[in-house]
Amino acid sequence: MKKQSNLNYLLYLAGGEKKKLFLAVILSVISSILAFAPFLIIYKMIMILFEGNVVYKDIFNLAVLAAVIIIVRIIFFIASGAFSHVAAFNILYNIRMKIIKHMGNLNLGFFTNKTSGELKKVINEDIEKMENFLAHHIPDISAAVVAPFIMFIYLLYLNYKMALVLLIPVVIGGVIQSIMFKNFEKRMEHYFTLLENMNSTIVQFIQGISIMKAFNVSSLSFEKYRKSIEEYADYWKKITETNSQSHSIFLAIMDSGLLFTIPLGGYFYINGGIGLGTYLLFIIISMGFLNSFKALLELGSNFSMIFEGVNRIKNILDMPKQESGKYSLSKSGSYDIEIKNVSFKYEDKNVLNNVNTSLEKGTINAFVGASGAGKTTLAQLIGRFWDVNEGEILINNKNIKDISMENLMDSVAFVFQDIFMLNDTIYENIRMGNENVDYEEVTEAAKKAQIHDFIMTLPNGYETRMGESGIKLSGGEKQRISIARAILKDAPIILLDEATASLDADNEIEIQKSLQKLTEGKTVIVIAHKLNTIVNSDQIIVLNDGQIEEIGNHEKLLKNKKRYFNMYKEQEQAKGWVV
Ligand SMILES: Nc1ncnc2c1ncn2[C@@H]1O[C@H](COP(=O)(O)OP(=O)(O)OP(=O)(O)O)[C@@H](O)[C@H]1O
Repeated sequence: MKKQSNLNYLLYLAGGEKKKLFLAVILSVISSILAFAPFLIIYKMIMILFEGNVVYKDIFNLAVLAAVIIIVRIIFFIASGAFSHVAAFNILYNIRMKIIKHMGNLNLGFFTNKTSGELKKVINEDIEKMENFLAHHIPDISAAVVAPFIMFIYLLYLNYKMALVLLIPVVIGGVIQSIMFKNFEKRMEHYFTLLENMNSTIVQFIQGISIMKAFNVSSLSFEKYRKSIEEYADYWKKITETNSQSHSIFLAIMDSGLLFTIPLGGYFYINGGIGLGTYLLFIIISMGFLNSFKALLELGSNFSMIFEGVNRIKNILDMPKQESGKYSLSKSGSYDIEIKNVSFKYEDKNVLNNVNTSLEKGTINAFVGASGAGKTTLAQLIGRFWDVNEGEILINNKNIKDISMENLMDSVAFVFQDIFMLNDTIYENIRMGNENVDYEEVTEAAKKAQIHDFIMTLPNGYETRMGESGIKLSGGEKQRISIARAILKDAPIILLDEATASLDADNEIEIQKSLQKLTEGKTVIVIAHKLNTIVNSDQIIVLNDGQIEEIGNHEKLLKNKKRYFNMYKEQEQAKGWVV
């Protein structure tokens, strides 16, 4: 049932390329029907020889006919392969494009959840595996089913008893195959989970290797990496061991056609049930008849792997698109934000419960609270990284779900800690693909972000390349580049994740200055970790366990003598520590 629906889904993904696949199937079926023709011609020759009245021209003509059929069969076979390969190539390309396009419409949060190892596996490996299936298996399977079937009908007509004898290995082989592949899908599911786990552990291991070394925990992480590989290898060994014995038995049985046709055919011949010619024909046929069945049943193991991959592709493509509204906020002015009865959970985990607050236009609002209180989540909901489960978020009285995603993204600038840098020049890294800005505007933004002077000290200035092949920047420098990006974007709402890492005093001052420029006149949300940086905020929202516990400015919250007061006191005390 599942296989069937996955196959249908794959054919649905094939779209217009189905026609080429269909043609490939037809050509392949004809080619494999023609494969039986030489056997029938040999039969005919034997019959002529047995009749005793041999006309050599007839034998010669039959030999020529056999040669022509073999050549035609080869041509059909090649043509089938050509069509199926072209179709497979196009289908793979289309599926990759479809996934990438679909990912562009998913919640931004999807990408914070999915590990890059998992995505890489689907886009590269799962889709690649389909190439073999589409280019080879589909034509092969069709040929393996249709050609023997047609041949079998002819053989039934010739002699139904002997035709049924041919089926004995198929029945035995089929039973063995079904025992062998009992629970196979479940086993493959587990196998793929282990493979995924190994992939993401490898990616994590490589990405985090420097940090792990610095903390001297590389052996610990290596242990995790080793364990995931071992688990994968052990399971694969187990699957192979379980299957290999029954697989060998299966192959031996499928090759044992003669074991049944010779004695049973001999018995029928002696008892006058069949002529010598028919007896010999069935002996010849039984040597090749089951080859295609063998291929068909052997393909069973590949099916599960391929359909498992199709299932994962389906899971991604089935993820609901984030519906974009149509409304556009006006470009000018600052925006009010209202968070109304908002509740949110990640799958089963409740993170925010009935949160209510207003962020007035042009004000600085700090979200504070213990780690895990829900500060980042609440800020991300405003940028529609996720959609609220209950309640609504309004910008200038418009539900953000009604605002077009493009307009919303234009209206919000994010300055997060995890700064993504393009493998490109500093200029392009600040401009971030915005064709409407010129060099002057970029330098202006860099000046406001207090990074211009530094850029000018580089040999190629704004044309200096960044990323893997280029210059490496410090954390503070990267942060100022990302602030320059946000300044250039000039969005009326700024979501700012305050740096948790300690910066040196110079960098800290520079960043504070650049932030002042960035936030002037904007509605700002700061996810705050260091309270001394937000004492001047217009509003401080203290979150605890997904709920708002206190709201007010610094002075008011100190007077409250509750959570904020305690947090502040603790941080002030910590400042006095001498390491
Ligand atoms: N993508 C996610 N999927 C599932 N759970 C998540 C996800 N992101 C965060 N959480 C969980 O939601 C809760 C709130 O996380 P959130 O990052 O919003 O807290 P925070 O107050 O910003 O914490 P911190 O100060 O440590 O960044 C945490 O328990 C966290 O484990």
